[in-house]
Amino acid sequence: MEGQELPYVLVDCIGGKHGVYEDHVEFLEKHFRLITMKEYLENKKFLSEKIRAVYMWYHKPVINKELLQSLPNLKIVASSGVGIDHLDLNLLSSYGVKLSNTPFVVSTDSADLGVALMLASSRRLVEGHQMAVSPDTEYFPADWLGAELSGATLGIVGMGTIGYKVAERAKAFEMKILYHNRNQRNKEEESAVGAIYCKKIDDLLHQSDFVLLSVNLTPQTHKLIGKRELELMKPTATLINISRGLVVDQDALVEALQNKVIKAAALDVTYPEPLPRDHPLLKLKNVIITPHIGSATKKTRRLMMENMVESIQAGLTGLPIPNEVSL
Ligand SMILES: O=C(O)C(=O)CO
Repeated sequence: MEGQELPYVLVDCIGGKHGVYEDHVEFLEKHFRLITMKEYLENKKFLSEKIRAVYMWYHKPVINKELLQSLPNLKIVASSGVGIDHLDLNLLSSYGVKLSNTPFVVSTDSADLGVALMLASSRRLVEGHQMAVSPDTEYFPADWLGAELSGATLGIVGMGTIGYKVAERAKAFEMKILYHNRNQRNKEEESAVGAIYCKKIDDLLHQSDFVLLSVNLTPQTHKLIGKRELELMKPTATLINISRGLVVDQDALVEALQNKVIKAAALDVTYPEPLPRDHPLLKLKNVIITPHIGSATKKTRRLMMENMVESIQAGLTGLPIPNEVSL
């Protein structure tokens, strides 16, 4: 590559709360000439012809018609993570732009987080911590009881790569596992983890002590869990969401939690993110919220970055794109 100009790749920004990690930059700059959004806007005339890829780190920069129109030589958008609900696939396809994501490298960590939320909620870890560090509460009252995972029923809604890894972990916890997929029953995976397929989501909701959501957000899964579905759940059940906030009707969830229609919720995702500080979900004791950290480990974020580099390189040289999303 010596002597050759590196491909120009647009990133939103480097560093800060939402930017490309600073410790990824050295690697990225070996392969690309990174152009931040600020640089692009300051020198649009020259750069718009040059930029051939967008490195979309956690949904930034926003890809809209205006941006696509202004980048005539754009070949590929590499989006971090598995979810692609922040992108308009028809729009990308209408500009002949390819898309990739990083589905496989995020699955282990996301599954770990699902199980962490299930344990934290069932054993009341957050409440327990607050009590243990508080100077003025009575320590370990007699009624401090949680619920055990062993022997409990876990219902996984969406047994894709992440859901399957949750099932593998749940098996080690000696849970009974049910799952529901909208489109596809996978008999091989099902028998590997001893999971029982529920053709109807209602059956799963009805029987589960823990309902874990690991579906993609699509028009079909938008508010998949609403008032009716929450009412089908056991009053002792916990809802765990590691997919997208909008898979759940959040107002219905607040009501269900306030009225003890279900016991608890543990959510890595909400809408919006973060929730406004006065949101009722933040006031409920039977709720645990984490700030969308499914893939947030150092190793996985590094692998995501490396996956994205490979996809951009393939997209720019006409090779098959690893993790290409069909548009
Ligand atoms: O990969 C994704 O889309 C995630 O949201 C991980 O938490």
